Amino acid sequence: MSFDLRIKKRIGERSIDLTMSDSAGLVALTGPSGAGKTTVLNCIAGLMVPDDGHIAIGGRTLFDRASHTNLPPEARSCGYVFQDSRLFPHLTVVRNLAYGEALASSEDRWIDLMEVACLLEIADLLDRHPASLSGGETRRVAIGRALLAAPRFLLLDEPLASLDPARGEQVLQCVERIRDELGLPMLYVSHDAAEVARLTDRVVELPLAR
Ligand SMILES: Nc1ncnc2c1ncn2[C@@H]1O[C@H](COP(=O)(O)OP(=O)(O)OP(=O)(O)O)[C@@H](O)[C@H]1O
Repeated sequence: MSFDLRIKKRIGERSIDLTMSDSAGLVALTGPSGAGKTTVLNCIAGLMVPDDGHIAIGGRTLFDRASHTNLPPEARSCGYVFQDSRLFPHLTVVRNLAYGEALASSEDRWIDLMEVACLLEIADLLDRHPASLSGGETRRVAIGRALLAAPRFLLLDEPLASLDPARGEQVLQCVERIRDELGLPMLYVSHDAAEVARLTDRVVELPLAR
């Protein structure tokens, strides 16, 4: 699985210009605040359209300006863990997870709900509502929901942001398990050099450009 990206996007005052080609399982995307990291993830997920460039992952073209290719988000097989998790507050954990699972057709599914619950150590939380979860538990449920939608790759936007070290460690261990046990390709956004160094030696820096 490889990331082959060339994304040009003008947003507000900012010009984003990223070119990367990498076949590593986990690639970190770093850079100063406002450089456009979330915008890059949004373009890959199909939530924003680049002004120019191409996005191919695992040899599958998701966007290509030259050939007018622009797959809709639901056709991209992309798991996206948002910075703010975005769990449904009115649904229990198990129903949040089931929501993700229902997005995948039965033939595309490669992991089931209890496997995800064990992998991410959230089996004890299934009957709880998001409001009662800690920050780290919330992130792990959000990762679980993304995995259950049968993605071919995962986008993680600062999954440790605003977690204390102990909660952050739990989430980090889950990411390592996904990397090592599932082998799912990931693009991992983080500001934290130590966190990135622990996860991967493949680091792409997005500069702050006008
Ligand atoms: N809807 C918008 N309209 C105008 N400017 C925007 C909009 N969304 C984002 N921006 C600007 O685009 C730039 C890139 O934002 P983005 O959130 O992608 O950066 P980031 O690198 O993820 O930042 P952070 O590390 O702080 O999360 C920022 O300067 C931001 O203010």
